[in-house]
Amino acid sequence: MQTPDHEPIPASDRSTILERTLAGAVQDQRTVDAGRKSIAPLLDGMSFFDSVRHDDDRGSVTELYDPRWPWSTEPMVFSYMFTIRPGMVKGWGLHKLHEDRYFVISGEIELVLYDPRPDSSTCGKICKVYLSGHRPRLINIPRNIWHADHNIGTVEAVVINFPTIPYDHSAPDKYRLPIDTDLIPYDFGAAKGW
Ligand SMILES: Cc1cn([C@H]2C[C@H](O)[C@@H](COP(=O)(O)OP(=O)(O)O[C@H]3O[C@H](C)C(=O)[C@H](O)[C@H]3O)O2)c(=O)[nH]c1=O
Repeated sequence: MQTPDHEPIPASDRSTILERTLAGAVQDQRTVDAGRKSIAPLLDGMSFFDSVRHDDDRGSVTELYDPRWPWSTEPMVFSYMFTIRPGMVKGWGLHKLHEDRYFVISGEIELVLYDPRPDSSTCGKICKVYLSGHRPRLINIPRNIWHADHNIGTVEAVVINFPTIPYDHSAPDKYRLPIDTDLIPYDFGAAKGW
């Protein structure tokens, strides 16, 4: 019951407020390691590679991809840019033959992934990662992973992709499901896309 400000709280209640409120509370679990890096699990075969943005009084420089980086073992053979309008979802999509390797240039994306690979330790799991132009880094999306990119920001998101094979215009390596499919346990709510 609410006690009006001017009424003193009885001593018997005062002694138990902390205990009673904490009894209904949930303690945060660990989310970062000793180096302050997120420990949220990715799907089998996924990893990030951080780049560095160099700022000066004229602007900035950020390297996007260097095959010498100790990251992807597959060659850099093709690159293109795609954008996503605010609120829109691009997905669900899956590639059988190639990996995607994204670098978000600007905007904010919630990348949702679903692992249907029978031999994967993360089979059946959903994974979400947040990518933005504020944190320059690469992320790969392994073959046979359903993925959908949701622009959760207020401006058009710009992404550079470095897929592991060039685009085949006659037979695209792309398989699609609608974003509201019952086959993937994830709900984009009112967001629209395909
Ligand atoms: C990828 C590509 C596409 N196209 C043509 C084919 C279509 O007429 C048009 C749109 O292609 P698509 O519908 O495949 O694009 P998105 O659905 O935006 O897919 C992109 O965004 C999602 C989130 C991804 O994960 C894909 O890897 C990425 O390609 O561009 C080309 O001509 N060259 C290309 O390299």
